[in-house]
Amino acid sequence: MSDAQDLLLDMIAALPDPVFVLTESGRYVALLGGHDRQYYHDGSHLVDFTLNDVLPAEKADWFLQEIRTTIHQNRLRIVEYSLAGRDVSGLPTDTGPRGDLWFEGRVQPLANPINGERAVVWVASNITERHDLQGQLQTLSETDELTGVYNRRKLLAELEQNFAKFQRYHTPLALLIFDIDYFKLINDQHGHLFGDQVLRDLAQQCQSQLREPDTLGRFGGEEFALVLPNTELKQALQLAERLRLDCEQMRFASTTNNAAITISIGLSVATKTDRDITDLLRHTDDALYRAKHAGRNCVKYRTPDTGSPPSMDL
Ligand SMILES: Nc1nc2c(ncn2[C@@H]2O[C@H](COP(=O)(O)OP(=O)(O)OP(=O)(O)O)[C@@H](O)[C@H]2O)c(=O)[nH]1
Repeated sequence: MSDAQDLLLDMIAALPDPVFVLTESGRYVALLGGHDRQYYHDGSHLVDFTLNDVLPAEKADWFLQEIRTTIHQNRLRIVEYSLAGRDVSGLPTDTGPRGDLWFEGRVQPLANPINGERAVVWVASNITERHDLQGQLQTLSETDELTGVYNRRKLLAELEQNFAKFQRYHTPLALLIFDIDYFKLINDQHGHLFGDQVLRDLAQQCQSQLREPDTLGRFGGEEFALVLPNTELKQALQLAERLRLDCEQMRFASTTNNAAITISIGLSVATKTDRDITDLLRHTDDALYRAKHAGRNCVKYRTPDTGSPPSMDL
């Protein structure tokens, strides 16, 4: 064998990531490289099988679609996907990485057909660590460190998204902002650390009461907000009143301290006159301000555009 051929074989054997050659109909034509079993399973048995032979139907369809799109667009495409060893039938179970894995696929059309079929080269890089880290960073960037609920940034993003839906599809949207009454006194009487515990317990208690689409976030200090998609004023008022009563009945205790709190709540549903979330936030803040000035421990809401308050059945 010539030196050039030796070098080529050496290079192929040392390719860090597995390189698949796949035809338009989903047949594995070749598999090169990817021999490090810390990152990749041994997929050498796949050659001559099709995606549909070895993958669940939904995954096989996804890969086929990506292959066809790449061939159709005739350019390099980069895709991200999850695939566990258990998804691929016939993979050895005693070697290779465990659990759910994430891959970046670099998919490039081949210039010439193989056995009359168009084909692609698919380089699969295991990016599980990077993907998990990105997930952790995203969670951190969206979470309020003290209470574990969403932070202001994430809450505003949720509000923005739901407000866009309200504007497009007229799905009702309610916003509720609540603020602990006289919280300064809790800190002054029991200390800042106990105040922190009150904030944490309150947030967790509220979180446990919510429906799946509702979003609770800490707006700042002792102020929280709740985004309630698909919620009319009447339902939002019932929830607000229940929340207010729950807080009134909660007891916050540590080994040395014991306290009760109340909250004031401002509530507003999005209306056609709101140009953006700033308008909705302003109306909700106004309602909270009125609740504070009405003596606290109560719910105030923005009067609907119709002018008539909802019939309440709390
Ligand atoms: N323990 C603790 N206290 C906080 C935190 N953030 C804000 N606070 C306190 O919350 C208190 C808010 O005080 P004020 O704005 O005067 O409001 P308030 O005493 O709750 O009175 P009203 O809202 O008018 O009923 C201040 O004492 C802040 O120091 C926090 O993260 N932890």
